[in-house]
Amino acid sequence: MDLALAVSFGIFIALWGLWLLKARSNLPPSPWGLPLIGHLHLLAGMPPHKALQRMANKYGPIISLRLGMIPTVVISSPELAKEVFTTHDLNFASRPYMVFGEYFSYSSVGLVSSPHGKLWRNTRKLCTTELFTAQRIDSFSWVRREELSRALEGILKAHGNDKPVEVRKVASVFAFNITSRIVMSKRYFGDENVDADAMEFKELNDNVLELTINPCLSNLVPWYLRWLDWQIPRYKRIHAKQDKFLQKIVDEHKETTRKCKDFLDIMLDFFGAGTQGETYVKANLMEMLIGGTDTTSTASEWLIAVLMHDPRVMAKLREELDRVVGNTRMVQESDLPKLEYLQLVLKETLRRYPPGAIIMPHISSQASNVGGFHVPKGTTLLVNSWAIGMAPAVWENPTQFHPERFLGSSIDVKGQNFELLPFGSGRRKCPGMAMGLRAVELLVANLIHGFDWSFVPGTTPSMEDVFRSAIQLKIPLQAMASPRFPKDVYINQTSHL
Ligand code: HEM
Repeated sequence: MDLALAVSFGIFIALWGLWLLKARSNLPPSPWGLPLIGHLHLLAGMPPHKALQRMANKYGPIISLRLGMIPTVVISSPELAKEVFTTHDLNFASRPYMVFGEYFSYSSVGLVSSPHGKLWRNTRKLCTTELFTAQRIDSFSWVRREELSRALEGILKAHGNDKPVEVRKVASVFAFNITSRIVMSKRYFGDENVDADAMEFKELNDNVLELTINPCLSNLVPWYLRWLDWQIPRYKRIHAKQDKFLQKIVDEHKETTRKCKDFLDIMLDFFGAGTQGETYVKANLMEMLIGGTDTTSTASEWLIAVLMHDPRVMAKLREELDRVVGNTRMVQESDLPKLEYLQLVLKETLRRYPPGAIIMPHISSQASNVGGFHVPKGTTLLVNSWAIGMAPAVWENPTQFHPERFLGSSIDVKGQNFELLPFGSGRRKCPGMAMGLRAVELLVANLIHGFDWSFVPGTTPSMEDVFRSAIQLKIPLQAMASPRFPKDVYINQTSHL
């Protein structure tokens, strides 16, 4: 009897071993890797979204890589993106370890970095019901209007001084101030009035982004080797400064009461004052400021750049603006839904230059079968949304900038059409999409309506991109802007909005 049991057990173990071996051997195709660094060398020398596209062209739309010691799967087709963001969405709803989360987001307790679980669910619910509703977004139109006024003033001033406009800077100040005013009722940047603390905080955030982008050891090794990361003292130094800034904001908030609660008040009520609650609040503040600024300003800069490089599209958009808005006022938020061509140009820009070219990493909580391949538990998932937007199998002449391709098409950017995923899809898709789009559309529509744009004499800036926190123009766009209307049209724009 004992023998029969032992034999059965042996057979069971053997079958299980065979099954495991088969599952393992059914991993997605993979290039040859090297010991320790895995496939990292294949990402050297070109931006990662392009290197991964090249691998996808050779090995297929699902590939298996080892980034350092971290098992990773990369998806580069709409079909497989649909599979991971629908059938397997729950399984991939968590985030892998990221230095960004550990050191700058208070051990990954903010909405962006937190693993899937109760804290993430509660924070996401709080954000979607209290910050990102259509009503809330509309209620802040006066903030966008004021920031737009300031941006226009700055551009007029640059014109008066015969100076070029630094488009990214204009868009970045606009986006940062909008986010900080909406989230915590505080404006930090202006033309003359630059808050020294805020400037330092912005620099710290830039440092954080730089650390996040550059491959750092901690992101590439399992937990037991992270202590080897020689940059840890630097992360800690930057975080200490960042924490001082964020704590000051929280303390100021606790000391003052507002007639109408802002999102920071709402978060303090929800998470509770005290060390733990305030830690959650600071993590979310930091993530909103970083998440809401760079993406929005990058998308705006790309739009202005593509329009300047494409006079046909620029003229068509200008014609629409003149027809819908006229030439006695600036563009109002209520005009935006009527600007159909602007919507096409926006979609085409987000297809061609999605700020989050590779969607923020997800991780599998269980083993699963994706596209017929075995994806083990604990695998990092990267979806190359840039490569999907550039796939000839999906888009006709994908390198061509052609907004009309969206005419009569129902494809939009909301995450249901997997050929166009600038905001991701599924549970972790961007909750700030509507807010970000409103800001981008308002800014770009007004810059194009209000000014004639030309390159700085003697220069034709390239459209080469670089992979930073977002894919950005390698050389920030500087351009000359001349007003199309008399000055009072710009000055009075607030009274029309
Ligand atoms: C054009 C502007 C924007 C673009 C292109 C963009 C893009 C993205 C992308 C690709 C993701 C990752 C989705 C995923 O992991 O599957 C994301 C996540 C996120 N975005 Fe945005 N975003 C923009 C604006 C904003 C704004 C204005 C805010 C807030 C003020 C914001 C807040 C967030 C947050 C909190 C997450 C994390 C959601 C989660 O993990 O549950 N984003 N965004």
